[in-house]
Amino acid sequence: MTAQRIDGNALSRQLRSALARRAAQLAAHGQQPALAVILVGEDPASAVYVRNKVRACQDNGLRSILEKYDASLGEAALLERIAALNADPGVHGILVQMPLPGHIDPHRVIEAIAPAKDVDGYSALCAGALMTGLEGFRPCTPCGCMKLIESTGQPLAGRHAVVIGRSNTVGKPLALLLLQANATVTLTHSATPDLGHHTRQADVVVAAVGRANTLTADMVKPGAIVIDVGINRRADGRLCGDVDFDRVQEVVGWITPVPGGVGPMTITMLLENTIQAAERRAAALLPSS
Ligand SMILES: Nc1nc2c(c(=O)[nH]1)N[C@@H](CN(C=O)c1ccc(C(=O)N[C@@H](CCC(=O)O)C(=O)O)cc1)CN2
Repeated sequence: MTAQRIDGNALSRQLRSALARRAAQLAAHGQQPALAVILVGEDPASAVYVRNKVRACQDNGLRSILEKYDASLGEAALLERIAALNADPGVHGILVQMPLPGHIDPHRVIEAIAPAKDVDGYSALCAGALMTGLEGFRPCTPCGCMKLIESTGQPLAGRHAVVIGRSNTVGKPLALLLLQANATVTLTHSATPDLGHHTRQADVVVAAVGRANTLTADMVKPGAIVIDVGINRRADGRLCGDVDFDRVQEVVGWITPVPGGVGPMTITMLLENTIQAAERRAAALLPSS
């Protein structure tokens, strides 16, 4: 039997209509949520993602401030711009599109963003908050994956989830979110021998390595949930994920496509975090009774 496709565009539409209502409520009280997006350089994929973020803001009642810089922008100049946006009370969220040109240290840039505005949830403070269960912004792609899994209606508690990839932005935080949902989590990576040994036992597999055909049909359990975070370009220019979609869908129960799966959900979670930042600021501005 063919798997059910988990449609990230449809789920995003549904979630974004609720987010648009929250944004409108804030705007009615003079606190329209505002996201500053900084793009350094000319990476074509980054330009597409940034355009999609700006459009998602416009479509859902958020204000976006787009700052584009040449790849030669120095690190000090970028840190100055972040300091100015940190100090601007009209800006609720700040995002620096990754990857940055090689001469800029991404860690220094991420840590320069004020924690209250770090809507990417990339800072060490957010990572620590996630680890301990404290309040803080959760990274957008892992949160999007969790929403996609939730949308299947399958419980996670007691299930075995295997994450492929240990990046700071996806694999590690996602493993923690799955753990918080009471899944038993295996975090695999490039030095894991016999990956299939792990994935064949999994009720949920999330592939986040950035290499096409990392997960093939012989590596999955019938009925499993498969979430594909990868974005790769085939020789013919078409996008594909890390999963051999056509064959894996014949075995598993649920699967996300690429495009149209995790990508749009990443942007939806960014809107959620930005609105949350604006809501927190509005609450802080309320006169205490
Ligand atoms: N500061 C950040 N940088 C990067 C992040 C991030 O969350 N914050 N994640 C990725 C890229 N990314 C978000 O920026 C992202 C990737 C893909 C999509 C998306 O909607 N993809 C579409 C296809 C788009 C296309 O035609 O290429 C889909 O999958 O349907 C959105 C956001 C790295 N950098």
